[in-house]
Amino acid sequence: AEKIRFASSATYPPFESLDHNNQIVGFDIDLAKALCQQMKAECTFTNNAFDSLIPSLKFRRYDAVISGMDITAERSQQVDFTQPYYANSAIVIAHKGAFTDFSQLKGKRVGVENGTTHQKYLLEKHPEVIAVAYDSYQNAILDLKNGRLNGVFGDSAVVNQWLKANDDLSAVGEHITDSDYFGTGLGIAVRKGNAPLLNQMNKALAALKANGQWQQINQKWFPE
Ligand SMILES: NC(=[NH2+])NCCC[C@H](N)C(=O)O
Repeated sequence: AEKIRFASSATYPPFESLDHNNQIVGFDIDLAKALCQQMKAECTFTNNAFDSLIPSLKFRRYDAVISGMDITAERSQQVDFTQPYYANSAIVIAHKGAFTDFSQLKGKRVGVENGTTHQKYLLEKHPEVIAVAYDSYQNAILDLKNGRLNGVFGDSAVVNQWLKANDDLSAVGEHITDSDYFGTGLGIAVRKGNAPLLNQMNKALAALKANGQWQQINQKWFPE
């Protein structure tokens, strides 16, 4: 069977994280496994820092990246993306009652993961906010809890899970959907010009949406 090497940054439950046995699990992993089954391919997964995923993909250390990654125009100059497999937006969270609106974050410390659209958005669109870079969102959340940060900025689907698990935290202001950064959806990245793999994946994605498997995986990781 064809072998497809996937890479992911397992710091982002429910999209991807490490379980108690150090196995990489999550929505993206189940989706990739279902895609591989559909494509009759053999898949492997490796865990890498988020900001190294695109450079290492270009370097051929693996064949595809599935990592809760937003499809953006800028990234599309470096890699090719599948059709979106998940719709998304972004939002800041903070301690309950600390802020009611994004504008109040001026001069405040907001945690982001290195290499993410969230980091880029704050640096480019809101230089008045202090963007503090982390190697993982998990460490940013810890620092928010112990008071070293005023907020954390992440994807709404992920942030919602943090809120469910921490009732001392809440969302600040509205969801952000600036389409230069977020809002086009999450996609799987392959090397530029790898049309055979891209087409295969797009076909398999469409098949999983049509046969209900995508919905099942969605229900498993994002129960209502
Ligand atoms: N697996 C992760 N840690 N993913 C972070 C993704 C953050 C954001 N959606 C981006 O594309 O930049």
